[in-house]
Amino acid sequence: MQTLSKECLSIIQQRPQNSHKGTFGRTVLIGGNAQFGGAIIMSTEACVQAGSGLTTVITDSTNHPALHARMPEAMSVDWNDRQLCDSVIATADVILIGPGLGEDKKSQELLSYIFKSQTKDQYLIIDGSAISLFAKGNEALPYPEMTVFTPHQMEWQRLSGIKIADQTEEINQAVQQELQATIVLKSHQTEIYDDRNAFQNPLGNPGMATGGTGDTLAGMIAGFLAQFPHSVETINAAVYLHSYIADQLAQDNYVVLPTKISQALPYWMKKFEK
Ligand SMILES: NC(=O)C1=CN([C@@H]2O[C@H](COP(=O)(O)OP(=O)(O)OC[C@H]3O[C@@H](n4cnc5c(N)ncnc54)[C@H](O)[C@@H]3O)[C@@H](O)[C@H]2O)[C@@H](O)CC1
Ligand SMILES: Nc1ncnc2c1ncn2[C@@H]1O[C@H](COP(=O)(O)OP(=O)(O)O)[C@@H](O)[C@H]1O
Ligand SMILES: [Mg+2]
Repeated sequence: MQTLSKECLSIIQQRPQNSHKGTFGRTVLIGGNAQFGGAIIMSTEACVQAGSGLTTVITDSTNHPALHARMPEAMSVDWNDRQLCDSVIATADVILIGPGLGEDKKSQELLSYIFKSQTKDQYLIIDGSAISLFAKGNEALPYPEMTVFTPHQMEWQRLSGIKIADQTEEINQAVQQELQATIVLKSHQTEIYDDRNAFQNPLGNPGMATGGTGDTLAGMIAGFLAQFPHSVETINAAVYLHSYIADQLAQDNYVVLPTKISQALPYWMKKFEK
């Protein structure tokens, strides 16, 4: 297992002068039912602040006013408007599904719809409710090598069948080999598994144990993959920076609000740019 260090942030490059919003990727986020609207709003905030060029959110229409008020940079689509969903998804570079999605019939239909829509060049990040739904169903991933799962230990137990107490590197890696997707296994020391390597994040703190911290990480990973190389190094950088910023905030905050991590992203990305 390799321990991540600050060097992993070297993927954050100075932006070219002749760039425009199209240069930094189109990201589509899907989630947020009537109960969990906050989750997709937090993912959106992270994604936009992480630098995704264009961000569109497919969510329950009850969330639209709050989303617009909080993040006018993001566009929103009613998840019942299939025609508009089709056109938005067709142009996406990165798709994130799951934060606050819920696990009812509608949520399951949306996950199946995304599996049918994904093309070979689109990265798909599967988080939160979408992991639990995938674990319950029997659908195959369309493009495993272009898929990232971001489970916490309980979601990983559901997905892999490995009890939390038995989630060792060797056993986790064996399940990764079966799934073929990249796994971001979140805990107080998050681990990342791809088909060749395992990495451990040494940063993070208990102030992060607040609902929404994982929704924020998922949005950051999406925003990073939208603009930086499609590689595990980009995912590592998002995981490391998320905890790095949280550790900065924890120096004088007992609780680290997820939205504060997002708000600090542009500042720290500027500090670390190469
Ligand atoms: N403001 C919001 O709208 C929020 C919505 N959320 C959404 O709620 C849905 C359900 O997700 P939850 O994760 O709450 O529910 P889950 O039922 O999937 O898992 C939560 C439980 O797992 C257990 N657990 C064991 N190890 C853990 C670990 N390392 N990290 C976290 N939990 C661990 C904990 O006891 C915890 O109560 C997701 O779609 C999620 O995105 C949550 O993110 C909370 C905030
Ligand atoms: N004690 C802790 N130390 C370090 N990181 C933590 C701690 N508790 C939670 N985290 C981090 O917070 C995030 C929680 O993710 P998750 O459980 O999916 O939250 P949510 O779904 O509520 O947004 C993960 O990135 C995890 O690594
Ligand atoms: Mg979560």
